[in-house]
Amino acid sequence: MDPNQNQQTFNLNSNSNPHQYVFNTPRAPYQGQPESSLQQQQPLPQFESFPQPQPSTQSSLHQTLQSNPHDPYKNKTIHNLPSRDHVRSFFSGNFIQNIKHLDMAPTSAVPSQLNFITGNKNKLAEVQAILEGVIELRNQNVDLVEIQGTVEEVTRDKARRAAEAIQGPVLVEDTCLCFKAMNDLPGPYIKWFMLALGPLELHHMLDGFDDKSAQAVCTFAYCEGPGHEPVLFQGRTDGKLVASRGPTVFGWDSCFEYGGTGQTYAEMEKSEKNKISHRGKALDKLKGWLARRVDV
Ligand SMILES: O=P(O)(O)OP(=O)(O)OP(=O)(O)OC[C@H]1O[C@@H](n2cnc3c(O)ncnc32)[C@H](O)[C@@H]1O
Ligand SMILES: [Mg+2]
Repeated sequence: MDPNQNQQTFNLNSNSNPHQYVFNTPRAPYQGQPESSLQQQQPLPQFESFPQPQPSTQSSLHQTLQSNPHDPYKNKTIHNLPSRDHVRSFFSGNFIQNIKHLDMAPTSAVPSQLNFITGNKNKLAEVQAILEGVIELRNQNVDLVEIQGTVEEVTRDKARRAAEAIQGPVLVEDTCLCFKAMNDLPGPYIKWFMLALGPLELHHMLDGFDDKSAQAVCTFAYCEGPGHEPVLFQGRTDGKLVASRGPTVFGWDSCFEYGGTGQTYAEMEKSEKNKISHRGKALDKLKGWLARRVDV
């Protein structure tokens, strides 16, 4: 057997679950890769925007489905490859019930009307404009708790909470603004700096630094429903933090000077911003993925 692939196949031939499952146990958790331990056979490509897993030198096989100790999903964590007894009990009479306690990769078609969960009207308008003709978006403003962590962790968690809240498929997005001089902070916490400082004062955050370079990062997550593993799509655009120029309608648009044109996002036409923006790039990846999956 391939030393990097630890795989067992199980056939379930009951009427309620006539699928074959592959039990994958990657050698170590890795960022941006599927964390589910159960996938239906012929798994779909899941993390189109992230690198492929690197084989780990770690000898013990383990898999982390969720690592935040304060998270309601913490019980889904498998730290080590289960013992023989553990496996036997897992696949005993409670097998179907046990499956429900693991995050599963998306397996169904994406509905042609998709719930985009956001409370940000400007975000919504951009996403609707970029996805026009690709998929119909419905918006629900659900007040979602946002955890602390990397943007991938924050977005994944947001998607799981949103899917739980509406009990169905969801699209969510989280936006970061990262300052190189601050080792990528404030990142996912930019919202709180925006609320405290506003677009006219934000640039003062880098007053003590020569390096004003910044990166806008947008991460979308699609989650098929409660208990399913979110799929991520990420886009990044380089620029600089500058004193506000242009309309202060949308977040830090007037403080982010796009490297390509020297204009702030706020000085650009919306359609021009969408072509080069962090959000536009992430949605290009999502569009490619949806093209093969939307339920028409
Ligand atoms: O309900 P959600 O989707 O979470 O909406 P939000 O406004 O809370 O958004 P985030 O959590 O992603 O926080 C990102 C912050 O960055 C701002 N922002 C997001 N996208 C932006 C963009 O393209 N240009 C400028 N500011 C943006 C946004 O207004 C927030 O202050
Ligand atoms: Mg938010």
